[in-house]
Amino acid sequence: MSAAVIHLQHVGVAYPRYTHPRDALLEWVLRRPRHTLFHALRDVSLSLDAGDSLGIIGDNGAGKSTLLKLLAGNLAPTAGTCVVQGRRSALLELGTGMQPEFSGVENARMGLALRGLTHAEITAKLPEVLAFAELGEFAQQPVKTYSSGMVVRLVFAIAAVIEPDVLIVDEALAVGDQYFQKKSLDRMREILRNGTTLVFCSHNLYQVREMCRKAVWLERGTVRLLGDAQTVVDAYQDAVRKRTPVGADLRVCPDRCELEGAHVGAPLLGNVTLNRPHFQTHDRFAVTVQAIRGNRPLSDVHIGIVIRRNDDIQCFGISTLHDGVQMQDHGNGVVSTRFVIERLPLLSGEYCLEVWLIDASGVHVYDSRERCCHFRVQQASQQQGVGMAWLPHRWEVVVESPEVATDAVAA
Ligand SMILES: Nc1ncnc2c1ncn2[C@@H]1O[C@H](COP(=O)(O)OP(=O)(O)OP(=O)(O)O)[C@@H](O)[C@H]1O
Repeated sequence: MSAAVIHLQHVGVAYPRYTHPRDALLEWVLRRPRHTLFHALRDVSLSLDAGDSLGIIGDNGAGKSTLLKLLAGNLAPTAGTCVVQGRRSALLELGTGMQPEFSGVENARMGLALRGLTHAEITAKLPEVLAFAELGEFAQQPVKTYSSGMVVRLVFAIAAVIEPDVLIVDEALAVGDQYFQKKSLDRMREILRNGTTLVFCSHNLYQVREMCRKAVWLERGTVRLLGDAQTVVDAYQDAVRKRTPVGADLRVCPDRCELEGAHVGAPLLGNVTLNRPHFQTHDRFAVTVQAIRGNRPLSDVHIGIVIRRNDDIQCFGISTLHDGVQMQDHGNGVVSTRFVIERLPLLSGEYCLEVWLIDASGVHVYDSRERCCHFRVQQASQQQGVGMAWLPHRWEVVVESPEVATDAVAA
């Protein structure tokens, strides 16, 4: 037997597919096959040790949920072997296994029992589950009255509070609000540190990269790439970008209006252009923004730019107003400005821009363009660190004794 906590060898899962629903019944009555086999997973091999974390990524229909169900023990392989050792706890499709008529407390008891806890363990763990889920008085209400966010709180609390040997988490977390998502991710990190093995599936590639050491990219049921999370996520993003039609490259955001001759009326944004579609960390980054000043004086036309990561995190926002920059008119009512970052500090990821045309008070918005100029940043290597941005830093060798250092901080 392998020492790995999870060990899959040449695993395959094939689902029977019927042309017509009645074929399943006919097959059973006539005892003659009336289905074809659809291979949702083929020849999947991987091993995870205690404390390992694996992200599963891939397109819709790639086989991610099938792999999770297999690991959770909800599905048996039709080929190969799948060994998962220790107590596993899975957070799969939202609300699976919940009894809608039962209260949150009753469902929590049931969920803990189904995960193999004894009566005494359930009694000990129940307050922790309820505290984590933060359902308040709703804990006593039937689950059918819960919002989807409340269901995911309860399901995650049950799955995570018991510190299983293997925790399997599907996309379901995305249903929770930002506060609970952060709390859940923090909890996942905590139990990872305590030696739990995590399998995490998400379309949010940042979460996969942040949470997982390894990742597997599934493509039409087979392993396209298995390796460290950063490499696999980068390769997947590369492939997605390559098959994006050229017309969908939004490096240049098109005009919404004819610039020439548009001298009257409210100011409007024109072209917004990036100097390149892909960047490496520390490349020169430049965005040129055109606008029509319309009937406004130059002093009352300002450009604001926000760089946003594709999980909606705002990385940086600034405006000509903040920086005290005065726009220049080309003489035809068109103004343009270039926003330049000489050494782009962003780390690997997909980003886009928001561009705002604002007045001198910064309150009135003449025009805006959201989610435009999509671009990608790739860092040269993992040595550049993880996260969103490369921050200037240095390491200093500390020669004082710890007491001296503590005193210095206290002082
Ligand atoms: N019970 C089933 N019977 C027949 N085919 C199935 C069954 N369940 C899944 N499939 C098929 O297996 C393939 C893989 O499905 P799966 O749900 O694992 O994909 P996924 O990667 O999780 O997709 P998504 O990102 O859309 O959730 C799909 O083509 C799906 O149609």
